[in-house]
Amino acid sequence: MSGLAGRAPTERTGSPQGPRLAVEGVSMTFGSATVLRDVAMDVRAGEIHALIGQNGSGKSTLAKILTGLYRPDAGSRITVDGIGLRLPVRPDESRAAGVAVVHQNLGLVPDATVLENTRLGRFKGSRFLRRIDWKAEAEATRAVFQRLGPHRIPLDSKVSDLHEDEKAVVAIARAVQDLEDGRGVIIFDESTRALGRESLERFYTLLDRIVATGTAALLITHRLEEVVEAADRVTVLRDGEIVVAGKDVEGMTKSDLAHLMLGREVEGLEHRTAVGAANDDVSVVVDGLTGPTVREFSLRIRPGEVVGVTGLSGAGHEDVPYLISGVSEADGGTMTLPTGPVALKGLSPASAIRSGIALVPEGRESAGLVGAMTVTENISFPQTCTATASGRVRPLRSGAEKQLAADWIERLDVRPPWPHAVLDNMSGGNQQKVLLAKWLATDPTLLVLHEPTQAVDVGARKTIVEAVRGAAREGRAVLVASSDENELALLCDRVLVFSNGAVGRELTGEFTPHDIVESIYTDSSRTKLRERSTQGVS
Ligand SMILES: Nc1ncnc2c1ncn2[C@@H]1O[C@H](COP(=O)(O)OP(=O)(O)OP(=O)(O)O)[C@@H](O)[C@H]1O
Repeated sequence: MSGLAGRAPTERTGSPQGPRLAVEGVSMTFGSATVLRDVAMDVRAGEIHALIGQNGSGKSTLAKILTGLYRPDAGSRITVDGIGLRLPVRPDESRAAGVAVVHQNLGLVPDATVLENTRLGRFKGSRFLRRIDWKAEAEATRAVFQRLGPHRIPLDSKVSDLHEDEKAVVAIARAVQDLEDGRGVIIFDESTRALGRESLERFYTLLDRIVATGTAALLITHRLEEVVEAADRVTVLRDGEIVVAGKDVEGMTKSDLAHLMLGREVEGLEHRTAVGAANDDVSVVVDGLTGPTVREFSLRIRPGEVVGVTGLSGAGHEDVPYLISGVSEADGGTMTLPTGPVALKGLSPASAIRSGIALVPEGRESAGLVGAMTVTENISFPQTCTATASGRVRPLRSGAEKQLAADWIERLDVRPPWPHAVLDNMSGGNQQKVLLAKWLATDPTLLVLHEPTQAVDVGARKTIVEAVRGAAREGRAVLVASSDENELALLCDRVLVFSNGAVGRELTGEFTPHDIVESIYTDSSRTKLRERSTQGVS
């Protein structure tokens, strides 16, 4: 399959009345903290407009105001296709006006089916019996999925059984179904973060199709390469204020964008120094790991070594973290740690933790953290629940808990640095630091991470990469499953590339992100996800 062609020059439907979305004088105050100050921006007909900013700069807050989750301060104004919305935004009114949103955590109901999730809130009763007409609902759902291009997601699958990228497709389908071609704006609040490479290609194709009709897209993202490749204009938020509004992306580089976001140069991360070949110690041995998508996977990790696993989505690498930490059931295989051998079939998460394995999973909102608990409670959670050999629960003393949280807040530069801050009220990047702190604090022998820098800004990414490297320098074995070639190149001493459930290639020594992508695709022509459109915005 060849790479995506650039967006074909399309006739953009002009908007004689002005922008699709205009935001003016929007401010938002929580208690005494003003997190958005006098924000003004516009999104034009037929453009892909990127909104970027550091973690905590206020991007999600703006998205939540646009969908009515938050009430902005008095004086704020929002118009869609020239029509002012009443504030706070009523979700049904904003939907009717043409605002569609795909939220960061996708907002799906895990136990409901794909069809139920897509049609939620839109079910229609049959004319006579007033019962849901499932046949009509299925037809409506199939029609939406067809608009998104070829997908093989069964409508009766439970969402919890889907891969992360399939979940994203369901959330996008749910949002776009009400969008009339050539009207309104679709807002993607970090919704591409869980998409694998092929899904990203489909996503960009879909986006091109949507904006070609004249509908606008607002892409809230941390992926600066996505801005360079996909966006027409960019708006930058810093500490709740707009520092750049609607600048043309043409000719800009990732480092130009990073500079605008942070207001300073980002210090480059130093290159990793591969663990010396003379070091023959082995910390972790995995033998013959087999699971639903993984075949006879064997691996040796030396103390201090960071090994990456990657591949196309569905290749098996993304299941390895869960199979070796007892979260998913393995069909067979053993793992040998300094404490002794562990059978992987039947391994429970609790015994994996006791054996010194810590898993930092993907999807922090649903899998790794408790949003209603504080930073301290989240960090100390695995330790407050430890049981002694005799089965007695040993509570962590409150002084020790406070100290533990204070240490990790400082080490990982968690902002705001408040032990009692509730996780749900923190930005995504800082939640990710808390998730990493929670598992590093267990002092693991083997640290396993899945997409550890997903949806975090360049500054937080640096902190996280340094913390993981620091963990390796302390002698831990580290395994990283990732679809982000930049992250893998920064973190790993070697990278194993999966194909059809087994390792097809191994990269060692010096390698670049380009080498990783090339190995995944074999075909070197597909290294760029999407050529940026050269078409200006009318
Ligand atoms: N309900 C709330 N109560 C108090 N503070 C909040 C609440 N929601 C957000 N904040 C604060 O508002 C600021 C902006 O957060 P927001 O989530 O909008 O940032 P963001 O730019 O989307 O970050 P990220 O990229 O990490 O998701 C943060 O300091 C956050 O702690």
